[in-house]
Amino acid sequence: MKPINIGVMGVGTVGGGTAQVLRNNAEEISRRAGRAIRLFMAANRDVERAREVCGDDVTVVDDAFAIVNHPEVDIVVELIGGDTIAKELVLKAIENGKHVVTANKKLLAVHGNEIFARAQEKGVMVAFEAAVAGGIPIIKALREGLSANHIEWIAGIINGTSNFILTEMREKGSNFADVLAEAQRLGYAEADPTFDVEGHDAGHKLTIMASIAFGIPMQFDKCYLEGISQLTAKDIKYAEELGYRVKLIGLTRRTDAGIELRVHPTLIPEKRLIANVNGVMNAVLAKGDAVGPTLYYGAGAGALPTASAVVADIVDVTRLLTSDPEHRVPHLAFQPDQLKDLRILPIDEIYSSYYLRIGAVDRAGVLANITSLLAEQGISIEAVIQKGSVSDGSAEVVILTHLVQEKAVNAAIAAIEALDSVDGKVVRLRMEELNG
Ligand SMILES: NC(=O)c1ccc[n+]([C@@H]2O[C@H](COP(=O)([O-])OP(=O)(O)OC[C@H]3O[C@@H](n4cnc5c(N)ncnc54)[C@H](O)[C@@H]3O)[C@@H](O)[C@H]2O)c1
Ligand SMILES: N[C@@H](CCO)C(=O)O
Ligand code: NA
Repeated sequence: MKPINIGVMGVGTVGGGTAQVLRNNAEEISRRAGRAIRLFMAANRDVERAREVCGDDVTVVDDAFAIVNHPEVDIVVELIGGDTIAKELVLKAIENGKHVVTANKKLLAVHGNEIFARAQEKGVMVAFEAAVAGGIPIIKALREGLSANHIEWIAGIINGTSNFILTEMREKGSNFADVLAEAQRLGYAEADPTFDVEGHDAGHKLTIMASIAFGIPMQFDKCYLEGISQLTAKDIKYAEELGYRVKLIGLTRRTDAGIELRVHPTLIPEKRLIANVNGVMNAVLAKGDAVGPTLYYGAGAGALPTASAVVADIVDVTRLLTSDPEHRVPHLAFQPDQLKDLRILPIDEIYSSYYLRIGAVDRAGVLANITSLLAEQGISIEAVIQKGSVSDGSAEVVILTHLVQEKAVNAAIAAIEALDSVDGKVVRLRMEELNG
């Protein structure tokens, strides 16, 4: 049987890893796929570099449109990134009737509704396992493994770069900028690493998972994003003293009022498995009504782990090439005409527990004032500790609240900050039990 011809667009970290995995495991891969899969063409800005990586038997070009327009390319693999040229290439490939594999979460979170609609019209597959949680087969798990369930919520550590930074800062006391540079050197970070540290990348991945879990269109523009760049070592330390780890969590949850879709630093009880996921490792907790909580763990970034997911998609697409489009797993798990436009909740409507750190000046009755302002908003307190000493003016009060709506906490914070006896801004971090 004729081999399947792969055209890889973008031979950087993931493209290079993909070439390597296709080459190293060629025999096993074709035994699984039922026919030989070969890297036929590659496009890269740096053609020489791509030639070194791909070998002499691969046609290397600098214009990726040569791949999407090539009659002998069966599967187009988009590993360029971003949503400009990558979008044009993917849409052109679909128009040309080619199947697409991509690792590009931004492209799908922002333009996925359009891309999947076009793919549906053309009867082609767009596979994207590498786009979420790198090498962890989370798309397959959510889309197929949990298809019996009413999925209640998903919470994940889904940005390897941020988790690597938080881990190195915590374990080695390293400096934020140094660890970020190391994550870039290791190929974990996005082309613009603010996407990693400000929560955008996690938001892209969360948007995709929410869509698959709940049968809703992609709505990245409604995802709440807060990254780790403003986190202080002090709050990480205080959280630890209270028995919590701080992680950048992407959380999506069904409620009667709508869908929560939010990314932010989060205090998690240290005894949870997910609180102990460190370095570039990712983990996703998914709670289904029938199965209960399930946990998926593995490398969230890096050349070979991500290539593992890219090549698995290539195998899947190869196996399904001759199947009728209506017999394939729907792109977003639900049949395309069954997606529901459920409301995404604005952040001030979500319910959470909170960690508050308040700088207090040396004055009697400060704590009483603070707790009465919290009580006025109906906020009950789980724990209060005082850090530092009032006499040297460095006192801080750390309060953990019970579950409350975010708008009530914000109102209480505004009132607390207005007190004469309170210094500066109140630090507010969300807390989640994540115990299923
Ligand atoms: N690095 C990871 O660990 C990882 C993990 C999962 C998903 N991803 C995603 O995979 C994609 C690629 O990421 P990466 O880390 O490999 O990026 P990268 O910057 O290492 O590689 C991108 C490659 O594309 C090439 N390129 C750029 N514009 C091009 C064009 N117009 N034509 C041809 N080639 C072009 C660049 O020269 C570069 O070699 C992104 O969407 C990223 O979000 C990356
Ligand atoms: N920059 C991403 C790559 C994997 O999607 C991360 O750090 O998780
Ligand atoms: Na994955």
